[in-house]
Amino acid sequence: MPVPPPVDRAAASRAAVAARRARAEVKRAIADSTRSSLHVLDASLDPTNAAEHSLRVTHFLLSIPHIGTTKMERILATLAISPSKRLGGLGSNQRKRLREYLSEHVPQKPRHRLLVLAGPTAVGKGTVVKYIQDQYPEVLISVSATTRAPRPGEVDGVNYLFVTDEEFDRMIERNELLEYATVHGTHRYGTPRTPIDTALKEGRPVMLEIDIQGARQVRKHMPDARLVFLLPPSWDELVARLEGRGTESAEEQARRLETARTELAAQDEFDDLVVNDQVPDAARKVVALMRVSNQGGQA
Ligand SMILES: Nc1nc2c(ncn2[C@@H]2O[C@H](COP(=O)(O)OP(=O)(O)O)[C@@H](O)[C@H]2O)c(=O)[nH]1
Ligand SMILES: Nc1ncnc2c1ncn2[C@@H]1O[C@H](COP(=O)(O)OP(=O)(O)O)[C@@H](O)[C@H]1O
Repeated sequence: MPVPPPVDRAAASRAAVAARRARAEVKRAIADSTRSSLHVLDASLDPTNAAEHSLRVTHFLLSIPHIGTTKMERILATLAISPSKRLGGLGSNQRKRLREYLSEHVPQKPRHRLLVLAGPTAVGKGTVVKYIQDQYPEVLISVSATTRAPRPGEVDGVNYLFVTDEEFDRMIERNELLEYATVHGTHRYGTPRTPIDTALKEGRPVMLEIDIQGARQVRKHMPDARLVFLLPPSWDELVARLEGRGTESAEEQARRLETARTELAAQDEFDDLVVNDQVPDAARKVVALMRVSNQGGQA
């Protein structure tokens, strides 16, 4: 008879306890409405989100305020979902029906006022952000740390925090960065965490202008953040803006356009697409997504 592999019972029981705790935490978060039920449902698609993925659909529904056993049973019957299902095991149609039900019937917690703006090189991110900074001063624009050298006219602490490689390493070690990435295969860029946490606690809208790798990390750590992708009116216009800016060599332009193709292909991952045709229009659309009133900006 084949010998079964040894079972590490202590480890298995520790894992079971950890999984139970994680599930309890998800349920408590929904009940306290610190996370919306839609976000938990969406997170459950990814098996690495073990707590959400393994949460029973019955426990999930019961965690939502004002849903008791009778209502829960009625919802499951209406949506044709078996009570034994776990969120991660829902079929795509069941998931769709449950999502629609939640959107229509369950009040969702308003999202963080944290907006991530990404988009291909030279689409006009910097220009739109500058416009927002001038016209909508209530929005905190995050100042990133970078290992690249300042360009003429750039001021340390205003455009970027210009740091050495060693300083950047230290920021990572001390967990001071919300996200970081190597961009265009050369320098590292990262978002300092503290100013963002402080502003969000004060109810201030916050905007990050970062690359797509960074946007993905923010989504993972702060699922309530709104991810916005800035699009050029056309590919030719993008090329014209990059050439017109004239800040990169032909070789660097080619490399950036290569990255731009990959980035444009990722636009479906974003919550909203905004075309940067006219800067004030694009800025207004972006700010509206943070539900910020216009204080003196052009409407
Ligand atoms: N992940 C990440 N990307 C950043 C951050 N700050 C800037 N970037 C991105 O780095 C890229 C290069 O920025 P920069 O050197 O200023 O050149 P640009 O192409 O003229 O904007 C842009 O795509 C920015 O969105 C950050 O804190 N994190
Ligand atoms: N809506 C727009 N229409 C025309 N030109 C624009 C527009 N937005 C930005 N630009 C120009 O395009 C170039 C690239 O803009 P920039 O803000 O530096 O892009 P990014 O930060 O995305 O790399 C700049 O020369 C800028 O003046």
